[in-house]
Amino acid sequence: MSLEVSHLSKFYGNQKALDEVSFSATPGRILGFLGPNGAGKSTTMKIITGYLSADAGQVKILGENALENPKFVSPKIGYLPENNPLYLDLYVREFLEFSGGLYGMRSSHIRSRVEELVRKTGLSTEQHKKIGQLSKGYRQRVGLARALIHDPQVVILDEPTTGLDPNQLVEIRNLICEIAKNKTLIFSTHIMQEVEAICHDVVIINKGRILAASPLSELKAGSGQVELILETEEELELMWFEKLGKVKFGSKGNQQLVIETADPVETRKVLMQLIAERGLNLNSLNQSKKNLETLFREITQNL
Ligand SMILES: Nc1ncnc2c1ncn2[C@@H]1O[C@H](COP(=O)(O)OP(=O)(O)OP(=O)(O)O)[C@@H](O)[C@H]1O
Repeated sequence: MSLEVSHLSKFYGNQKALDEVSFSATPGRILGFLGPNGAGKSTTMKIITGYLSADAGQVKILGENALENPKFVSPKIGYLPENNPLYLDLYVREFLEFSGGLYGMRSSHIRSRVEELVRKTGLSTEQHKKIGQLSKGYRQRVGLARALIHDPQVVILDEPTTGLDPNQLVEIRNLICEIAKNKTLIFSTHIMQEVEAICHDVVIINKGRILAASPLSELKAGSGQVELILETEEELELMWFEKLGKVKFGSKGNQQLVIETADPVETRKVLMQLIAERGLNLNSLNQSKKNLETLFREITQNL
């Protein structure tokens, strides 16, 4: 483990923002840190990166106690905060060179690293502009390049893809995958498809408590539920399907019904009988594992 968070607690006044938060992250595996607004994601990330103190608990980075030894740990961490603070009056390259200087890197090393990151983060066309002249997506890339300038082993990105257009989203996701090949990478996001697309591990936090921490595949398999998605020519009524017994109805459109079941074979059989009895015209009946979005809602809303 290159990052271990144990029993972290944090109060803001009387409010307990983090309550015994524990999880760990491994090099080469991307960890998606998920939670509704106000769940405690940024607070956790700020404590890991040393921007905020904890009231209790421990953070170990590369085996070192991060909360007690910030000088050892800070060069090992790259952090993109949620609001991506940048110096708008500086030119892109100037800012990145300045950031490298803060880590005590040699000038020749800084120059080659800036060159490499400008290319990797897709900043080539914008590199001679002032940061204040850049669009949000390009500012986000500058923030990412800044977080990576000193080649840290642990990378913490707080909502790195917020506000990006669909093309930029794909590029930044690809970049995250590339960075993570030989680093420990955690990022927070509200986009579930993003997590399904690129994460190996998932941590779900709500109201300051960890509700799930596991490989994504285990989380999805562990629910034991599958969805049957029924589509017909006719408008559907829920009461027609009462005979299905122990199932849960998910979303319902006019001609579509999502049925959650632990026994898809039996449910499918009864469903086909009901369709035949009613003389409904079946457009499709598909089966899928529950997606992360459904699981996330269930876990965080305690459904
Ligand atoms: N500086 C602060 N002072 C007081 N309360 C704070 C402060 N920062 C955060 N909080 C509170 O702590 C809780 C957790 O906030 P945090 O920013 O960590 O959540 P988050 O999961 O990052 O949310 P979001 O997804 O909306 O960014 C919230 O209730 C928030 O209002």
